[in-house]
Amino acid sequence: METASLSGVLSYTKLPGSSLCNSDDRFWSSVPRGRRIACFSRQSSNGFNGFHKPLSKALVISNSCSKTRNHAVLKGPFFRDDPIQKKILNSEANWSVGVCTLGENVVESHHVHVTDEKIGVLLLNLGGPETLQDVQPFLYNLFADPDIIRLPRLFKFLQRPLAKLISVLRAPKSKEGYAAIGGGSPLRKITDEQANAIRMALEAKNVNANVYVGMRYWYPFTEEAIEQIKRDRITKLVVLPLYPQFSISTTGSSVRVLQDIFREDAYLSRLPVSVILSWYQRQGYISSMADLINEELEKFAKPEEVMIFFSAHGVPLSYVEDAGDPYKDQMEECIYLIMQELKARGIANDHTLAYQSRVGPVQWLKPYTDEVLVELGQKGVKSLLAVPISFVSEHIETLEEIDMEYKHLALESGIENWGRVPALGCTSSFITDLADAVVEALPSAKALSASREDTEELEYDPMRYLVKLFFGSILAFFLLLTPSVVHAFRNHIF
Ligand SMILES: C=CC1=C(C)c2cc3[nH]c(cc4nc(cc5[nH]c(cc1n2)c(C)c5CCC(=O)O)C(CCC(=O)O)=C4C)c(C)c3C=C
Ligand SMILES: [Fe+2]
Repeated sequence: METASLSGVLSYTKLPGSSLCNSDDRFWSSVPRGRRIACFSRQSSNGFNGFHKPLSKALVISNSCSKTRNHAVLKGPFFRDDPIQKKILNSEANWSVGVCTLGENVVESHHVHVTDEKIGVLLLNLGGPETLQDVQPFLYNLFADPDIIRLPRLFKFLQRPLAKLISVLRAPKSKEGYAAIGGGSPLRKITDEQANAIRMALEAKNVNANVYVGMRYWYPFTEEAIEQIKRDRITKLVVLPLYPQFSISTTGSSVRVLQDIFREDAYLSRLPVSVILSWYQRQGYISSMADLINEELEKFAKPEEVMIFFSAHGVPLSYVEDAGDPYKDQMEECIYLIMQELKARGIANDHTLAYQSRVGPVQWLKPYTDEVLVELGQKGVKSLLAVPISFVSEHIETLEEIDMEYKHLALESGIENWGRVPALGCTSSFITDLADAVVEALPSAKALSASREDTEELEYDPMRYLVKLFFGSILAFFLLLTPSVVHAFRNHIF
């Protein structure tokens, strides 16, 4: 018979007066971890007490007992084609499962091997609106994120009304951008392709894994991916944010959401997880970037005269200066490493770094991309290769902001030859490197957070919340409708 290495959690409730063999508390507490047992299901029998068709043998990973409910975590092998076993594994219901120890001769079978892992890889990304109708609600989700608009504690209650106002103000400008790139963000499609490519790269390394996509601000939301991970009974998870460099506003925000979800859930809070917080220093990523830059340089008539212009997504200056966001340092180191790699290949072009896509009435990381482009044109730079550096798929800020707005500005400013490095997407050396990163992260997986059961209940007073929301909305309304603030959110540049 074909065998499969599945894992499952079998729960059973002890029925009063049941005569299930060895299914009492004493039995469970005496079963040592690592002991092989045989499982029987009462549901597979014809009569109430007339079990027992053996379903499989399993390894006891852990068990716990209480007066009313016993719980054992058992691991495969299970027979893949057996519908009853599948049902047990997929079922949330309590099954009456009797167990008894059996002699080695019954338990052992040479063609069955035990692997005790079902690996999951969760790719985290930003998400983007798929249609123009999605733009405003997408922006609402983005601005409602306390890691995107960081309000002082006292003003936290303003987060949602502010998000509503800013998203409505910003939507027309954003819609123009998405309309210019075909009516929606390509992020979901590209991230799905990357997920599939990583799954196949892992398979080529003999690692069978399910790869999930969890977006922060649009579908498929991280919460949906986590639900699927639970349904699939994943036993070890690697979390891989698709941002090479760490920022509080990107990886930080996504990981915070994960921690919140995991804390609420008994299964997730115990799931071994490894989170890769940044990976810009990986040689595979650096050399893949260098390959792409090299290829694009070759397209210029005089490659050695081209200015390599790294354009990173900006963050407000306060993130770096007040909140200690390592984003700027990591970005600079990343660019240093790429330039070193190019140098090692005999490419010694001039290069520069600037930050794009600022929004709102605060100072962002400088220098700003638009200002530097104008300066370079004025200084007489004639050939320029733009390199988007903070993201690994094409999106609105590469396809619209760089390819349209910045290209236009550069050509207007005196730059004659313009090129742009494509995002890494599914470049095979890059995907292989991400798969390596996953494999390397597996051994360090450990439980992410304590379960909410173990922590105190948070206080929640709905009346207080509503009062705050009401007065907050009024305050936000007056604050936001000052002309300069409105202008700042409506446009990238103000
Ligand atoms: C590393 C990448 C990114 C950082 C850092 C980042 C910070 C950040 N972004 C905003 C505001 C907006 N971002 C928007 C879109 C957007 N942002 C990133 C990446 C980073 N953001 C991407 C890849 C995208 C595009 C998604 C897509 O649809 O393809 C938008 C919406 C578009 C627009 O209106 O310009 C906003 C708004 C802030 C405020 C911020 C840091 C605090
Ligand atoms: Fe952004």
